[in-house]
Amino acid sequence: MNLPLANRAGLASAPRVVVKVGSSSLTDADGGLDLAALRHLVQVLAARRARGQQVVLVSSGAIAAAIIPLGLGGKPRDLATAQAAASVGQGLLMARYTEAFAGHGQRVGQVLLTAEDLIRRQHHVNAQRALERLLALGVVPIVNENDAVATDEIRFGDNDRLAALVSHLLRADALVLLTDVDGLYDGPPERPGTRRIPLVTSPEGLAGVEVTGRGSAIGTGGMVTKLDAASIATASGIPTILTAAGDVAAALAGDDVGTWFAATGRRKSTRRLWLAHATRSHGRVVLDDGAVRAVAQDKRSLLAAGVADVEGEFEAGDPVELVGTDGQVVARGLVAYSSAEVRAMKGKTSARLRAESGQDHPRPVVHRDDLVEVVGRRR
Ligand SMILES: Nc1ncnc2c1ncn2[C@@H]1O[C@H](COP(=O)(O)OP(=O)(O)O)[C@@H](O)[C@H]1O
Ligand SMILES: N[C@@H](CCC(=O)OP(=O)(O)O)C(=O)O
Repeated sequence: MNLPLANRAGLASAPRVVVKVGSSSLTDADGGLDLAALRHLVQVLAARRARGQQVVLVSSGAIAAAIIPLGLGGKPRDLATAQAAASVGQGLLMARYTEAFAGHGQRVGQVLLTAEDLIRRQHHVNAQRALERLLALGVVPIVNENDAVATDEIRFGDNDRLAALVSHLLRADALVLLTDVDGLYDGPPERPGTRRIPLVTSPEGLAGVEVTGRGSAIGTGGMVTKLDAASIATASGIPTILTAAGDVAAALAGDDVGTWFAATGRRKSTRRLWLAHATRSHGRVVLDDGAVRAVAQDKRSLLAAGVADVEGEFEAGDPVELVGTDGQVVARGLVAYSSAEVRAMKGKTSARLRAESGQDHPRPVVHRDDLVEVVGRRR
């Protein structure tokens, strides 16, 4: 595998980049689609594509695109209206992209993903295959969350983390996050005296930086989800640049715009990265102190004997949080049993479970291979 790009200069010739554009960069003052902004972005990406470099576009804006056509008067607050708006707006958005890329002789392909598609192994292999084939065919894949079917429990809601996971899935050389501010500032950018941070080389570099989760009127997640995305990507070896959509050409040319987040870690297994970041958990399994040590320090599987309590309802295979009796999250894992089964098993030794179930080797509640430490989550 190629080494991560050492600095921005490498961006100009990077073979594969994932570019994410936020709703705030695609809407005008009236809340409608800003066609000039969309066409400018397409022109820059199409030129890159024409030079033989691969581009995956993760575009928000489906919900925003439907606000005026559906007479909604603003961003919908309830899930059902957001789903309906996304359904209408996604078609409108894709029509604009198809038209704009066609003006440069290029084709696009729509890929709608749910968090579920990225956490289940079979699904993410499918997504990866489809995206790779689109790229091999010279198509520009345009990715969005499948908002029309995503539920509140299992959805990203913002496209920043989705883009980070897609860049990992495709082993991109860089992730480019385009928004309505020209970089990360050391405080809310509207506050006088705050300054752009051009370079972040480690998570410690963010100490003292004040970010809010409040986005623009139309965006979701604000700077918090962008920093989450940068931390997911950089921790798995993918440098990230955060800049204004209007500066996309300069950013892709490697100029000193925006904030460059250097790669900090090495590539992780896709499945474990998904597990740590792809979705919210369906419930919690409370561990006694011995089980916390076994899981966190000794890196062992979680056995029923160490389960003190079960919170929420889940099915076998769902992602759950493993917490200590103090409520601290220890790890996240895919649970092998339903919540009802874990309740029935809790506190029982393996010998007792063997006797009760008649099985020689009852499965652990969460197998070691299905466990990850939770890092970099702010919410
Ligand atoms: N420290 C910070 N540096 C830069 N922007 C910040 C910071 N804290 C909060 N923000 C806000 O984050 C917003 C971008 O988030 P959002 O509206 O969700 O964008 P998008 O639609 O592109 O995803 C900016 O408009 C800015 O006001
Ligand atoms: N998937 C949603 C995007 C949600 C959203 O607003 O994201 P973002 O603007 O990137 O913070 C849409 O297309 O409307």
